Amino acid sequence: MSAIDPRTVLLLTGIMGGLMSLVLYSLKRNYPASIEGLGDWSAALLLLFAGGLLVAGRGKLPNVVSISVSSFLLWSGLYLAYVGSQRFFGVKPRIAPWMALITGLALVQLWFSVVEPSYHMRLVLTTVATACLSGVHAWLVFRQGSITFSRGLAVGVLVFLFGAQVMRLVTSFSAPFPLNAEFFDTSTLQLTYITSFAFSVLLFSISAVLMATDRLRIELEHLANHDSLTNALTRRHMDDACRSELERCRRHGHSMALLIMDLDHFKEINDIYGHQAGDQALINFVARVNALLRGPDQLGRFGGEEFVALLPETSLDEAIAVAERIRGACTLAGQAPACTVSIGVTTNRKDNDSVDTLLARADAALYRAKAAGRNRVEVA
Ligand SMILES: Nc1nc2c(ncn2[C@@H]2O[C@H](COP(=O)(O)OP(=O)(O)OP(=O)(O)O)[C@@H](O)[C@H]2O)c(=O)[nH]1
Repeated sequence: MSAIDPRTVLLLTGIMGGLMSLVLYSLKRNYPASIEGLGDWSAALLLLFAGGLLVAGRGKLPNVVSISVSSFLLWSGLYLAYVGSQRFFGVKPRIAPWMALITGLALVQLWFSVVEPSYHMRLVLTTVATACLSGVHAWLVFRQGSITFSRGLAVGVLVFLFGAQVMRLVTSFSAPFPLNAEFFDTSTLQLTYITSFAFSVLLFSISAVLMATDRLRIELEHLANHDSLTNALTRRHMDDACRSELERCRRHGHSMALLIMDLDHFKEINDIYGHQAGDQALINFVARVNALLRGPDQLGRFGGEEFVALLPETSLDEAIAVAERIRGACTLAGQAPACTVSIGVTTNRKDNDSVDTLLARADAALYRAKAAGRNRVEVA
């Protein structure tokens, strides 16, 4: 006998799940539409809450409602939580076959509660369905790249739920039920089973909120660090990157290079082809340069048609070669409007070189390239 009433556990965790559903719904309303799945997660918790309430009404409600309808709601809730994760991770859900399967299982459940009552068969169905739904869900979240705390929590909770169902299934065969066994049998095993389900749902909803918050942070960081037109890095990000790279190079006695690049006669491109074509030329330029840079190099947009490339661990000769490659790629570019580029190159030389000194030197070299007729690389 246990002092804890399983109905109380279901009711309390259900109420908390309902509140978490409200939290997820408010996130859906306030977060950017690019963060998908929040509405499904919120609705899933409501279904699970409703299903839990019907289960708690076992004995007081007709069996069809407290057993079959409740199972349908609980499985649909678990499935909708999976759909939420699919949408969140950009996977297209296939709702029709899954809902057909869940409806079929609920009908079999109905058979074993009304036509041929068998608590054991119903338990087998419930544990198998819940284990499958939590298993595929855990696998989906697990295979989305490197594990963060929020995703780790989601995977952990889903694997735990899967394990609890398998354990319950196995123990249901190894320790046969007395004929009059019922769901709210207050054995420790049954209480553990109900509690593990209820708390898994609650913890999953917390992990969903954390995953959405993580995603929002990543999107905001991306917005703060990337130029919205060209997707090059922003000046703010480049300033920080140059400063920390210079510091690192100074400590290790390495060389780093800065390239300042400015598209030639860009005003004419706008005037002749229009502003949209000018925008496209900027986008093409960034794509072309990024394709020529190495992994650790960074490209930022400093102003209208002025860009800076930071090349760590790069000597002056190597930097000139990179700059020439960029200039050559722009000159040869097939897409209209054609547009050449002038580039100023510099590297850190003295210990007291600051980022501002390097930028000023590269800018002076760029000025010389412009003055010497453009479509040139100059060094300072
Ligand atoms: N389409 C487009 N044009 C931009 C953008 N930002 C700046 N510009 C234009 O870029 C042009 C820069 O002109 P200038 O500074 O005179 O330089 P330039 O015509 O490239 O001449 P040089 O640099 O001396 O070769 C201006 O006409 C700006 O309006 C942008 O985001 N999109």
